[in-house]
Amino acid sequence: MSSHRIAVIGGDGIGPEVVEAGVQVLEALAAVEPGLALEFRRFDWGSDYYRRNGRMMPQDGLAQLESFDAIYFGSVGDPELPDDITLWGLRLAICQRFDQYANVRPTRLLPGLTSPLRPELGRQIDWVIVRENSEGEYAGVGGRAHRGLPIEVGMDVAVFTRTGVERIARFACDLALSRPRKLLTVVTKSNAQRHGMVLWDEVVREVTRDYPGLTVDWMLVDAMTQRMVNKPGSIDTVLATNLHADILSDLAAALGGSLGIGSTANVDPSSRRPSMFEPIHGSAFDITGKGVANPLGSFWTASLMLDHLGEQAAARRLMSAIETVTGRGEHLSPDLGGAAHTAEVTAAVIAALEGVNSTGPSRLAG
Ligand SMILES: NC(=O)c1ccc[n+]([C@@H]2O[C@H](COP(=O)([O-])OP(=O)(O)OC[C@H]3O[C@@H](n4cnc5c(N)ncnc54)[C@H](O)[C@@H]3O)[C@@H](O)[C@H]2O)c1
Ligand SMILES: O=C(O)C[C@@H](O)C(=O)O
Ligand SMILES: [K+]
Ligand SMILES: [Mn+2]
Repeated sequence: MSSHRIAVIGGDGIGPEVVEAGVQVLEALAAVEPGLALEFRRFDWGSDYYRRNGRMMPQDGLAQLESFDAIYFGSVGDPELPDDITLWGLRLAICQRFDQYANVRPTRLLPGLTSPLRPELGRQIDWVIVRENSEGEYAGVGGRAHRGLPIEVGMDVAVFTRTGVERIARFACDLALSRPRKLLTVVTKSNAQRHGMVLWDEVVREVTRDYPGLTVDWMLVDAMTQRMVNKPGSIDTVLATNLHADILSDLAAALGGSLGIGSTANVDPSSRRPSMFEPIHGSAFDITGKGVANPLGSFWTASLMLDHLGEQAAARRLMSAIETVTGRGEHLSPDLGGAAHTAEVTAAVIAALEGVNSTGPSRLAG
């Protein structure tokens, strides 16, 4: 029985709280799921590491991660440090250097949870957002000049390449085709952004021609937000740029009940490098250290990680346990309207895991 080696980076804020909860759940799962073996190695990288060493991770950090089968990540961001330093020093450093160009963010109204939308609309939420994860507004191209002078300038240049757009479009089309509705919504802003976004539209359109079985529609990003709220059932798979999808996916998670349940896979589809799995939320300074962070996003992303590792039965079993707990409604954290602490939600999911087998109907992102 071969063991999957997982690098664990809790990071900052509530990151370590929800990731440690996730490791406990994964260990409990490995104890009951036949054939599942997981090995964890923890890395204490992040803002405290920065305070000690002047960098978010060691110089050879990526080389250390390279041999792992997956990375299980918490969050990055610290109230005392500039967000651009922390984000670029850890999360983006890993995503970009490992070319994890496909960021997959499923949202579905889990049993027992309440959407802020009217019930009949909330029930219709079953989406997966594909976020371009290597370029666009996050290319890191730009600069600052004339600091402190009246003529000071700051620029971030959004970069769209034919290769970058084509590969994420193909990924999104394949994913959309694997889902029952075979429906892809492409998000754009090519009315205002007349170069990169127009290239985005052209290249995505070319790629979709190779997928005659797919229904494709197009939305400007501003109008997409109202469609998510007013007609959630008209959406299935969504393709959007790095920044647009970042924003839409927080909205999606909130419409699904809470930002605390949003999960994400940063995937290198070529599998040359490990992919990275994290809840979509950040460090949540307002609740750090209080023991009330919702760990369900980190559990859901653990399920995405198992699926990626080829452990479909275990992935489904974990998702079923999450749904059992939300369905019962007895152990929900405050963001979901309950009073349960992180540890109680974790214990409830572990108990459900031990009582749930892997034949349930649960789905992950596909
Ligand atoms: N991928 C990442 O690591 C990532 C993602 C987003 C933000 N950040 C960073 O995190 C820091 C804080 O950012 P922010 O406040 O904009 O966003 P955030 O996601 O940290 O928090 C937004 C709100 O959602 C709540 N929330 C988030 N996760 C929750 C959970 N699991 N359970 C219960 N409530 C939860 C928070 O309490 C807060 O009120 C910043 O430094 C930012 O750069 C990092
Ligand atoms: O956009 C980012 O990379 C940071 C964070 O908001 C995220 O969604 O991962
Ligand atoms: K995160
Ligand atoms: Mn985000």
